[in-house]
Parts: sequence; C-alpha cells; structure tokens
Amino acid sequence: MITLDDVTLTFPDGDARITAVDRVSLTARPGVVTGITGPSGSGKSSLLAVAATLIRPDSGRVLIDDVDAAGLTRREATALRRDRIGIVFQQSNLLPALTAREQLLVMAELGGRRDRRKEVGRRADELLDAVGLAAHAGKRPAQLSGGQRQRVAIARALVHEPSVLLVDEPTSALDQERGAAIMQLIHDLSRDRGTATLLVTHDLVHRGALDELVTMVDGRAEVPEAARVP
Ligand SMILES: Nc1ncnc2c1ncn2[C@@H]1O[C@H](COP(=O)(O)OP(=O)(O)OP(=O)(O)O)[C@@H](O)[C@H]1O
Repeated sequence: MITLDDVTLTFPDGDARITAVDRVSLTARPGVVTGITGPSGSGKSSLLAVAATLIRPDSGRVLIDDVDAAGLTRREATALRRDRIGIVFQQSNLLPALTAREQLLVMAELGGRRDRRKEVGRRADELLDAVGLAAHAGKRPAQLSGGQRQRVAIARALVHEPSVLLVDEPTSALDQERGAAIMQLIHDLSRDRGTATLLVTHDLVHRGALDELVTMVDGRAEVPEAARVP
C-alpha cells in the first residue's frame, strides 16, 4: 500500500519556483491499479518520482506500507525501494547482454542477497511464466519484441515481491493491441499478487484495465472517493 499525504513538489524555474505537484493526497490499495492521467506537464511523472522515493517532496508524506519515507536515511530509503517498490519505465531498460531470465536474477545480485539466489531463481521462472514468456527465458532483449521486452521489465519489477508497483506509460512504445495486453497483464498481476499499483498514462484508451483514475491538472489531482486518504 502507498499513501501520498498532502504532497507538494517544486522545481527551480529561473528566479522563481514551479509547482509540479500541488498538495496531492491519494492512496493506492493492495490489488488495485490506480491510473494517473492528465495533460503533458500536469505533474504525473513528478508524482511518480515522489512515490518512488526518488525525489523528496518539499512537503507532505509518502507512506509505503505505513513506513514514512521522509524519516529514512538515504541508505534506508534505497533499501525500502529495493524491497518494497517495483518500477517499470516507459522503455523497458533491459541490459542488452542478459537473457530474460538473467534480467530477473541480476536483481538478486544487486540486492546483495546471495543466500536467496535459489529462491529468486524459482520466482524468476514463475514470473516469466506468469507474463507469458516461459518459452523465451533464454532470449536477449534484441531477440524479443517491444511487448515481450516490456513483459520482462514487468516480471523484473515484481521479482522481489514488492507491495507497490509504479508504472510510467507502459504502452507508449507499443501498438494498441499489444498495449491492451500489457495493461491487462498489469491489472491481473496486481490483483493476483495484491500489489498496490500506480500507473501513469496520458491516454485513456486502456481505461478498462484501471480500477481507479486520478486526473492531474497543473499539479493538482482530482482523486475519486476510493483513492482518497482515509
Ligand atoms: N527536473 C525538473 N526541473 C524543473 N522543472 C521540472 C523538472 N521536472 C519536471 N518539471 C516541471 O514540472 C512540471 C510537471 O512535469 P512532469 O514531467 O511531472 O509532467 P507530466 O504530466 O509527467 O508530463 P508528460 O506527460 O509530458 O510527461 C512541468 O511544468 C515541468 O516542466
């Protein structure tokens, strides 16, 4: 579960500051996909970066499973991100030299948890199967289609069984049909694994795969009842 509580984020803009996120409060609950939409420049990516604890907001709180990210040291925040947050970017950002399965395994190495390597291997196989890539586990990114690469990126983001999944425009590099399949996959994985998912999308052609929809305009968010902070 992730809660953003009265979050404001500004950036320097000449002598002044621009408010990218303006007092936004929202909750994404386990198993639910919350879409964040709005025009270009409305603050969607900024909000996601704050949710990912990659940028510290000027004010407000980010709670990941009730842990207040603002109260953590940089090292603790890194550990929190690694253990509890999965991130999928617009481009799949896979490592060219590694096979699909290795992309997942390398996460275990990066986390320095060698003792759990066997378990991660088992989970990698299970996840590749869940995203429909069991037969492609040994392929490198260049041998995979755009949609398949995005599936690997989704599986990789879930390999540590995060409670929060953050997804930025996952369909931007895909045609509509493949985009729809990716959105449905994210929806089903979030529901089945109880992941609280925030998904940024600028177009609503895949609205059906979103459980809730937050609309941003000029940094402010219109939040439906179900996604409000209790
Ligand atoms: N690093 C930065 N430095 C200064 N201003 C920034 C920075 N990042 C974003 N902004 C500004 O903050 C506002 C929100 O930008 P943001 O990228 O979050 O919007 P967005 O809704 O994700 O847009 P898009 O759909 O085009 O990706 C914009 O006015 C943008 O120019």
